[in-house]
Amino acid sequence: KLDEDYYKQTCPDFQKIVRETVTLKQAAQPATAAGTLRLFFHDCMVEGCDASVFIASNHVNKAERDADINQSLSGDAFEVVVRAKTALELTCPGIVSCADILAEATRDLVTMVGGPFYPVKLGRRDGQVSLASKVDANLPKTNQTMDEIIKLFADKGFTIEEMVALTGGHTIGFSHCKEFTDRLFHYSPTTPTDPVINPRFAEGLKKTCANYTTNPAMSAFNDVITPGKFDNIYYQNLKRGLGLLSSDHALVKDPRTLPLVELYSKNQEAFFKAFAHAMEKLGHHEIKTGQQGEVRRRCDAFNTIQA
Ligand code: HEM
Ligand SMILES: [Ca+2]
Ligand SMILES: [Ca+2]
Repeated sequence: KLDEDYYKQTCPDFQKIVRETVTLKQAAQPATAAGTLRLFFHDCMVEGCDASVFIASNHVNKAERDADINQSLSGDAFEVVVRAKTALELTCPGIVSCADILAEATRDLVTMVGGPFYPVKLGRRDGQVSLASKVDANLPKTNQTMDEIIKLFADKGFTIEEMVALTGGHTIGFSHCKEFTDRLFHYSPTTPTDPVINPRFAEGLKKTCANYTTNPAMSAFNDVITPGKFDNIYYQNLKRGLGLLSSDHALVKDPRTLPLVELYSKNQEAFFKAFAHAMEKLGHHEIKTGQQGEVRRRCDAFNTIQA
């Protein structure tokens, strides 16, 4: 039901306005690309790609944004979408959904930092439900087993191959220390540091995170070698003990995912192809079209106040 030319008549400058907005933002704030990719993932996994993650909480509704796991979503990512929405409301008011803006902006940003281009079809409608209580069960966590992670994705129709390719999103961006300090300081009673972590990498991370309880903003790059570039180095790192999160390293421990890590680490083209395909699929996950949902006037609020 989606169509690349969905706004051709009603908002012909849609693609241009989004591209200009994200180009300016990414130049000023290079963390925007990674933040936006994660924001898109967190939106699509909960109620589908419907901008439910943008809704602000109010006295009657604790919205997705305020779920624990979403506290670390990037302010720059929310901002770039809101900026594009503001520009679009001036040019073609009431036409373009926040869900479409996020999908288009994510693709543009991924491409801008070196990742593959893939078509983004349009016509998503914005959702009318956003509940913090729905978030946790729908997103993977670093301490989950590979069985649990595979099941979470499988329940949404994603194969192991697609899961491994999508997680290649960790080729850019960063994680806060609290997401991986168990591996550094509390691995087991006798062995404080996970022995699979490259020792020099572990030492560096321990220094970075030495004061993480007093300074919770401390963080490390997900891909220590090329943190700002979308490439296949993430998979090469995993094989050398340079995976940051326990869930990253788990991809080389499991016989179901290891062959894919091997493939993507050797063949960037294979990774890009798989990632592009999986991102298109993620972007179509449980979307609302036609008369479903609405086109929000502003991304952080439903058009009518919910009782
Ligand atoms: C396999 C399961 C996954 C787990 C357990 C996981 C977990 C995490 C965690 C804990 C962080 C750090 C958040 C922070 O401290 O600020 C993170 C960051 C990130 N994740 Fe994932 N993630 C997974 C899959 C994905 C997928 C499928 C994508 C995209 C398609 C993705 C994209 C990102 C990006 C881009 C960042 C960096 C965000 C930034 O720099 O602002 N992740 N992830
Ligand atoms: Ca959503
Ligand atoms: Ca990289």
